[in-house]
Amino acid sequence: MVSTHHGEEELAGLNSVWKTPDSLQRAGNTSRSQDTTNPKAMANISRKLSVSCSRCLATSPESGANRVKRVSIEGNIAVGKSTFARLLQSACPDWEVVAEPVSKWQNIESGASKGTDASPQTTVSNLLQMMYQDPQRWSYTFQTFSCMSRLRTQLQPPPARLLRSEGVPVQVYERSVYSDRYIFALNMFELDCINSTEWAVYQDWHSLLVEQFGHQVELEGIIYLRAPPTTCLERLHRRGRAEEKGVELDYLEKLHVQHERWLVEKSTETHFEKLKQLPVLQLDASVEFKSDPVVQEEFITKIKNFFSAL
Ligand SMILES: Nc1ncnc2c1ncn2[C@@H]1O[C@H](COP(=O)(O)OP(=O)(O)OP(=O)(O)O)[C@@H](O)[C@H]1O
Ligand SMILES: Nc1nc(=O)c2ncn([C@H]3C[C@H](O)[C@@H](CO)O3)c2[nH]1
Repeated sequence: MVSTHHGEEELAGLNSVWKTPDSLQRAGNTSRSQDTTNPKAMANISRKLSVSCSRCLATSPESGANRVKRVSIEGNIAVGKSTFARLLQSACPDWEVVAEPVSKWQNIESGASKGTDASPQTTVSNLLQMMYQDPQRWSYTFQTFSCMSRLRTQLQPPPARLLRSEGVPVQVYERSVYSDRYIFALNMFELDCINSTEWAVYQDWHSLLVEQFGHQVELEGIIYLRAPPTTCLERLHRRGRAEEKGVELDYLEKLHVQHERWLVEKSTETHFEKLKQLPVLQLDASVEFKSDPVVQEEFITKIKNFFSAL
């Protein structure tokens, strides 16, 4: 019998929070395309910021992939990370901005035949949907896959154009192997959706992988997009990603607390020396920057100053 640290009432509450009708399964792969940021405003920003972003940074004596500065954008669900990432890519075309691999989680292909002669049929599962529908059953599997896919992304060598750029090459990731553990997996453990054995196993292989790949996944800084959970919920509804239909305020509040503990209060127990020292740039993402070029410019200036100081 697995020991738990929350009552049944809370578990029942969590299940109802995430209850999503079966009919919605696999219907949610188009949400990102709805988020196109105002192209005029983007072009405007790009023009104004005519000095290339990389050139703003002091050149480091190191060469090749080692001199790349890596930063992650962290923040609650639907706070606006992808939107902000697109703004950044548009304003700093010589940086590499790497999106969270959500579509991989929504489309896992598997050969379905088990020990028969029949030719294998490909089945596609939506692990994101499965995790939201039945978090106790699927959270550990989800965290395994999400972390692996993040690691794979972070291990990709930088594109040649980045290494050819004049200044220090910059890679910006949407979330990281660290938020996988210290925000989501930890939260799932605290909600009893990951049991203590699964949590021990997760932490064991997470530490091994991060230690093993060491400097290849190390970040130089974190950009924390911060907004009240109510704002995130409102944006989540506006975006309308089908898998997230059952997400309620309570869940976003819990994730908000995890972000605050990790990135503001620094009270989350982390296990990697360098992570503890990482500079964090907080940006007020409650501002409706999507259609406001002035705010966009302010954000970009803050980011460039932050990078220059890293
Ligand atoms: N600053 C903003 N002001 C107003 N609306 C915004 C802002 N940022 C994002 N949005 C809108 O909020 C919704 C969610 O944004 P987005 O998809 O960028 O969030 P996200 O943080 O990347 O989400 P996820 O956590 O799921 O990866 C989108 O509909 C987007 O257009
Ligand atoms: N459980 C869980 N663990 C993660 O590491 C994780 N990373 C992202 N997400 C959810 C949030 C959005 O719905 C959607 C896109 O960000 O995926 C996660 N959920």
